[in-house]
Amino acid sequence: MACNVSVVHQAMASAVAQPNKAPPQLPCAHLSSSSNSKPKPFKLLRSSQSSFASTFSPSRPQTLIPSRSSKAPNFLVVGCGKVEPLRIMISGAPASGKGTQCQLITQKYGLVHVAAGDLLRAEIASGSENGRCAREYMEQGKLVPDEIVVMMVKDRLLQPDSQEKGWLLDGYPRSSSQAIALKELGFKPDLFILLEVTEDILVERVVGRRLDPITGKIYHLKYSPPETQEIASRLTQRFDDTEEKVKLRLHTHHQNVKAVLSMYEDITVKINGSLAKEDVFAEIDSALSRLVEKRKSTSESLAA
Ligand SMILES: Nc1ncnc2c1ncn2[C@@H]1O[C@H](COP(=O)(O)OP(=O)(O)O)[C@@H](O)[C@H]1O
Repeated sequence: MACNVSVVHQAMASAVAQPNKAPPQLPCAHLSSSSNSKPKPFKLLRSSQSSFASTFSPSRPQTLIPSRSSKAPNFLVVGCGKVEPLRIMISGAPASGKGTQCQLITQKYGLVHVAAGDLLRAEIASGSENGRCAREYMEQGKLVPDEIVVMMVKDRLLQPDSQEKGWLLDGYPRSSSQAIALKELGFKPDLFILLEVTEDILVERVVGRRLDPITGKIYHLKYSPPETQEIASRLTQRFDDTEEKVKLRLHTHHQNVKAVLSMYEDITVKINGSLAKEDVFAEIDSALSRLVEKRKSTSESLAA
């Protein structure tokens, strides 16, 4: 049964729907998966463009101050009395360690973690029509159509906490059309982190990955086993964390990553994600510290 198109945000549906390009085997056939279609420029309704544009002004004089809203040392740039926190993107293949690194980054830098996959899983759990559509694509390791994902991410980035503390965007954009959409919405990242891990390691990590639904902690049956039998008995596995499905997800990732990278070349930092998590974080931390320092010296020279 096909999904009801009326549940998809009207602005998005009219902007990007490409019904003829949808893969015929997918039940949500009126929507197009970005992994299967040529990226198209993303058009927005004028009203959302102008209301959003009014909240962002990238070229103001800026001054660096420590954040007061969090204990974390996420230095913020202030211009004309307006606070501008860090905006970071992190990308990598399935199980490249994004989730673990995101926890460490948010702990230290106080950013809001916005994970496209988590937003989609929450939508599925809510039982909505969009969630049902999304699951069909996720089951096949394909990208969920932009009509669903872009608005979801946009809405989360516009929440007051993301605006105030800054954000760490995880798993988005995964195609050039998603990157273009984000740009047209006025979101401009400061840094694009790419975690690189070899394929054999990725598959092993995915197949052994388990989640504790109570604490949210992620375990690996071999490398990071649960501490007690009680925890072990309640661990769950993501429905797309099987060997068969991870190979499909990896294929999708490889198909799209180059196009996305090409849009962020000037702000990309590539990190070897095969290392121990502490070593991976040390590299990310040093890139973030450099960014903070660079902003600091820019603001000092502006103030001088
Ligand atoms: N930006 C996105 N655009 C489209 N689909 C997405 C996006 N992010 C996540 N998904 C869907 O959700 C699935 C799970 O994503 P995620 O939780 O980030 O795990 P992983 O990176 O390990 O695949 C993806 O395989 C894809 O189907």
